[in-house]
Amino acid sequence: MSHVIRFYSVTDTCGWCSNFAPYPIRLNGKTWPTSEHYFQAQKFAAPADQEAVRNARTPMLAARMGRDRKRKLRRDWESVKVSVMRQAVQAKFTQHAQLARLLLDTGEATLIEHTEQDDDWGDGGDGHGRNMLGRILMEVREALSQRT
Ligand SMILES: Nc1nc(O)c(N)c(N[C@@H]2O[C@H](COP(=O)(O)O)[C@@H](O)[C@H]2O)n1
Repeated sequence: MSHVIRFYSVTDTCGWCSNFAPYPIRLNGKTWPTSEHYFQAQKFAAPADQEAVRNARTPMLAARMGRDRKRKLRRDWESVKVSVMRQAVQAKFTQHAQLARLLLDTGEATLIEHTEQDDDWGDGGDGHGRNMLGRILMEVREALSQRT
């Protein structure tokens, strides 16, 4: 049976799986300090709102800004959010060769974002969550393994 890797904080083992890990990505003609900055900024249609999130000092601040409903959430967010996350995670692992290697080195392990804080991207703490970030990471790993 393959093993399970649980990640959450950037300082944990496999913290590089987190979108908060400090690996800039280039997407839509711009550089985003982390995949979290990119993901959170895409919640907004207004270029000024996107830019404000891109310029956030930390990924946690970017997440707070993305979750703050004082800014207007784009109408189609629920239907596009998984593909936005896929785009961000793909960019992170194709633009950083060392991360691609680390991800491939996880082999067949099941990757799980383990947190009570999130039952959509994470496992909800007790496994009831959808673990969408873990699933996307495994999809990206599979795609990378086909290329090598
Ligand atoms: N560090 C951290 N803190 C939280 O409270 C979280 N929910 C997560 N999970 C990550 O948050 C991003 C999704 O945010 P939204 O809830 O959709 O705004 C995504 O990167 C999850 O992996 N991480």
